[in-house]
Amino acid sequence: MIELSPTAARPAPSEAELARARRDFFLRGRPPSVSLGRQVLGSWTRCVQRGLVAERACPVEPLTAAALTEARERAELLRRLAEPELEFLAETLADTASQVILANAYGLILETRGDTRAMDRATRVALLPGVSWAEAAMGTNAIGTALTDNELTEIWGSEHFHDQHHRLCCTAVPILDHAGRPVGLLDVSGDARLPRGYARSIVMRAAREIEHRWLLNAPEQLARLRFHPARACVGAYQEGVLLLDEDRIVGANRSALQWLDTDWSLVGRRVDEVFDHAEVSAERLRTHGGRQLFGQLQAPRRVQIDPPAPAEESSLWLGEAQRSALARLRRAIDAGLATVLLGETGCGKEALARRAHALSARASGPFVAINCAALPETLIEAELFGYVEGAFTGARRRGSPGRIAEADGGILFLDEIGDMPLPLQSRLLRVLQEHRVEPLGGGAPRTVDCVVLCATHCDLDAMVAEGRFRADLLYRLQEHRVELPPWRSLPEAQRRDALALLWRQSGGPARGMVLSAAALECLLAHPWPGNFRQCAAALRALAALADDGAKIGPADLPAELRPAPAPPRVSLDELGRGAIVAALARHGGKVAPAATELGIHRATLYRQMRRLGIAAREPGATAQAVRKGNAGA
Ligand SMILES: Nc1ncnc2c1ncn2[C@@H]1O[C@H](COP(=O)(O)OP(=O)(O)OP(=O)(O)O)[C@@H](O)[C@H]1O
Repeated sequence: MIELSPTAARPAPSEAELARARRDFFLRGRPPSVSLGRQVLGSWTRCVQRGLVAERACPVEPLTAAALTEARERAELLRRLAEPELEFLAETLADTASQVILANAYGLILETRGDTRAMDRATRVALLPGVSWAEAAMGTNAIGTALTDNELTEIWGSEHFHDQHHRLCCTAVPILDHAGRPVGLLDVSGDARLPRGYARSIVMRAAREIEHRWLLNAPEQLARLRFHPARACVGAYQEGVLLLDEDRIVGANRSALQWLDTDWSLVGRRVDEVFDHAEVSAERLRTHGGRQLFGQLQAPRRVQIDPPAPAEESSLWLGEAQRSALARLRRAIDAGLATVLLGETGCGKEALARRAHALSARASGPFVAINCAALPETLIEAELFGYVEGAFTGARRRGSPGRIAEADGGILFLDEIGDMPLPLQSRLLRVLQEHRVEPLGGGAPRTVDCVVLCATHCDLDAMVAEGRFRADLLYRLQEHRVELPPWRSLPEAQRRDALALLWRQSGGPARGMVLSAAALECLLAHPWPGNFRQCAAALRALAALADDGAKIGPADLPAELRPAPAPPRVSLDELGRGAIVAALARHGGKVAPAATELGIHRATLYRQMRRLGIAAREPGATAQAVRKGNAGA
């Protein structure tokens, strides 16, 4: 059963008791002798297990403006539905100098309202939009802990895990969707001297209002059963609401769980498992437990609503080179020019070709991609040119038109064209010249209108010179040529920008993860021979393996991305000794020419030799010095 009404404030431990509890737990490593809230102790334990250290400051690393905009766009519905509550809470709590916060389901602050002038600067900065308060990063705090426990959470003063948050008090309530999953969170944060529980009921009520709107915003194809023990409350925010798909409950709000005395397992059950079926009417309901409720059944609208297109960030990062390649490629497609795309593996040849196709006049036509390296030589011919029934053993009944014919009206993308066997190159050339394909086994030729794009990382000119690629085919395929730069050749600012996009696409930031500056530097320093593909895959793996809200440092990166250990330290004296001894050795122990070579005055060299204990003219001593010098260097 879900607790809706604010629970009575638990007896608050005094500051002295909390200090004792912290000493027990953090210093002595034993359960506190003072009674703490269940959530506080649970969260402290999790934080310690994660390796967080209470006295160590956790740096505040807000998202970049672009990443914050993206996170806000993703939470557009939540922000819209929560707006009135944010304003209401800020106004109601104005006297308490509290900050009202809307966070996403990963603890990332999206919106704030209220006057924070009374707070110290560090706290003000930490409570700004773009900062993640996920428990894994910030330790015990109401936002992160409420999302972990999925319940109302109050964290006061030194109940916070990190010392730096001890001036704060926070009250947070997750905002739940129709199936009980958090879609966001409402929080009120203020000075720890405020009385415990001051914001509890008002925040809880605001969260319920938002959830109520969220539920009523559900697709209109679903029926809504709204009910309450008091007739006057049907339609008000306290009402229970069930979303029904035929006779199945597909959603509920917390009030529904309260009035039906159940939990989220309700979602998925049939209506007659909950109500006496005969009694289900628009007006009156009776639960199997005998509870009488007033109800209102809102029939579904039988209209087909197209789901809104998901707000998807452009998946391609376009630097100057990519942008210009894209523009040229699109024009080439529109002009019907066969184009070769050159570039290392993973630098985006196919991705760019697909984007250019989507922007071209052929966008409504197909984009048929064939990887010439992936097809066995025996199959490539049939795959490309098609075949008639019975053309060869294993041929499909009714034959196949072939991939070239499938590209009619669109684009034929031949990846790894350098791997196309010579005999097939001749056939391909004929198709390109005649715009016709003849299926294997002697079927009727078919006219095909497609633009051919090829991609390769091979040097096709060299292959032609070596006789491995037909020159006439290359001329036909390479009416135009577009080259994409490897990742490592991009200017640092562009690599930084591209990394930021790939990191967002990995899903990490949306789950509240933050890349530390040091980790970012490691990623930037890596040459990524597999280019975008390799970098994107590494970031996806990083995000998949990290906890929500984690702060990712260099130690969390795979070994090959971590900075190499520093070379052993060599003192300046050792370096100097090595250089002097070597110069003396080269000049048979003569100081004057050695000083000239070293670019210092003879007197300076004598002084340094005395200081470093180097003898010059005695041959034995010089040889010894040479050995010593080399060992030192
Ligand atoms: N500019 C880019 N921005 C974001 N992601 C990119 C970019 N370029 C490539 N990628 C991603 O990298 C991966 C590899 O890209 P793509 O297949 O286009 O590379 P390729 O050059 O054709 O590689 P190969 O020669 O190995 O076939 C894809 O997942 C693609 O989405």
